[in-house]
Amino acid sequence: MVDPTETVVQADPAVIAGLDYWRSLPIKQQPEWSDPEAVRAASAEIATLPPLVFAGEVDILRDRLARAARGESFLLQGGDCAETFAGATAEQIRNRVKTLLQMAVVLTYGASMPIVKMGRMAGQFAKPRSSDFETRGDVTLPAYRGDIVNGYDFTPSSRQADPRRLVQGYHTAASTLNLIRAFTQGGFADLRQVHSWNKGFAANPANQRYEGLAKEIDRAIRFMEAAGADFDELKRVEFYTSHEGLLMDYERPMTRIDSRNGTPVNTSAHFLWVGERTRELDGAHIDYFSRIRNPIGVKLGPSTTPEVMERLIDKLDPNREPGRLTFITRMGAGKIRDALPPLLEAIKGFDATPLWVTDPMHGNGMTTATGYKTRRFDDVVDEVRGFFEAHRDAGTHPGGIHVELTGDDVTECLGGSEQIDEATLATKYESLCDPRLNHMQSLELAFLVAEELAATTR
Ligand SMILES: O=C[C@H](O)[C@H](O)COP(=O)(O)O
Ligand SMILES: C=C(OP(=O)(O)O)C(=O)O
Ligand SMILES: [Mn+2]
Repeated sequence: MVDPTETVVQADPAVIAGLDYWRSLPIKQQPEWSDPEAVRAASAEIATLPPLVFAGEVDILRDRLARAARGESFLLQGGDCAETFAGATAEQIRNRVKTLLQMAVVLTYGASMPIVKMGRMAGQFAKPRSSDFETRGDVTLPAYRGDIVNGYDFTPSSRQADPRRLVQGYHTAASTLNLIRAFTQGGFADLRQVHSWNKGFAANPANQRYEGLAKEIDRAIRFMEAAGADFDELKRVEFYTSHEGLLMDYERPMTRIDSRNGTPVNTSAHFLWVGERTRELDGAHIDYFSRIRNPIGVKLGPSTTPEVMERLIDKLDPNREPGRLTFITRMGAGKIRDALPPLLEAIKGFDATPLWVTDPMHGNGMTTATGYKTRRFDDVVDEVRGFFEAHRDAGTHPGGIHVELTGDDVTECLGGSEQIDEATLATKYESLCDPRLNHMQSLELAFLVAEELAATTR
């Protein structure tokens, strides 16, 4: 029997039909499935499975991001370039959450503002690639497109796109999210504990430069204690999930109608973004993103013109709704000081207030002579500095950072206080796609960004 006290709002049939309009548009970066019937069956199965997030959480996040866009809080978004199914272990999930929580405490202090915590986690399984194929020696096979599509092993059977991975992706996201919720609600996020981990970081002689800030935070926490702050209240944190909304055979069946108001919400994550390679104005992804209610992001590379930016705003945020749209700029350290200012100037005339976030990773890639994809820590820091400078000059808000990181002790990015060099990369290079900051480099970045934030908000 229908509960008469519960209102279930049905979606307008035109809204439902619109959710499939992308199928008639040009689309990029989708796998070549060899068995379309099996793909339809997998998508149909996913459509029957419970949502991973609740639309009400998505609404709260939109409010949180609106505050960040107004300069009243700051977004920290981070995680693997490509999550793997095998990597969805308690230890690796814990290390990533721990790293993000540690970074957030440092940033909270530096900014004197709330930090919105968001993982590139619980669904970051699909990758766009520069090339559809990979060649090793005289063998050419389809490129690895993420665990939700195919396997990384360089064999024909592993590289074949396998629709069963779509369903496995859902279940892996579900168990990852479950553990994230347990950690962030069950006591693991206790402020004093997180701070004690940070003290350990600053006590390392290599990180002496950050000791002063760590001590200041220590004093602030002792002051809170003395003043009677309720630390039990500070054991739980809001933590949101996000991934690139790329693989439409997964994203479409995860799109559900919010029974409270009849609007479509992608329930695979709280926040999704469109990548630099799939954000054509008249393409499938932008059309689909224009129809979901989630707060969404768009990556903007160095060739983005003000005209393209304006058309993206008109399509994705026609009502100029606070918190709806985030621009994640990924310009490159050498380009950000030229490429970002014209966009920040232009935005002033567009009657729009997107949240501006810097991704200092994707414009700074390089490949070593030995074949490792890597990034220099110094370039990452330099792009972040360029981001703050550009916003300071334009009078706009630098609203967040988006980083590829892991909580593990890997050797994928060059530099940092451990001074990882090219020869060291081989010792623990684990990423299946782009190089991530390791635990130490991530904390170091947080301390450096905290200094920038302190200068901005002072
Ligand atoms: O994560 C981003 C992209 O998928 C990645 O940078 C593409 O890498 P590729 O140039 O090795 O395909
Ligand atoms: C693919 C990615 O980035 P971009 O779209 O900016 O290249 C990514 O974030 O992993
Ligand atoms: Mn990446």
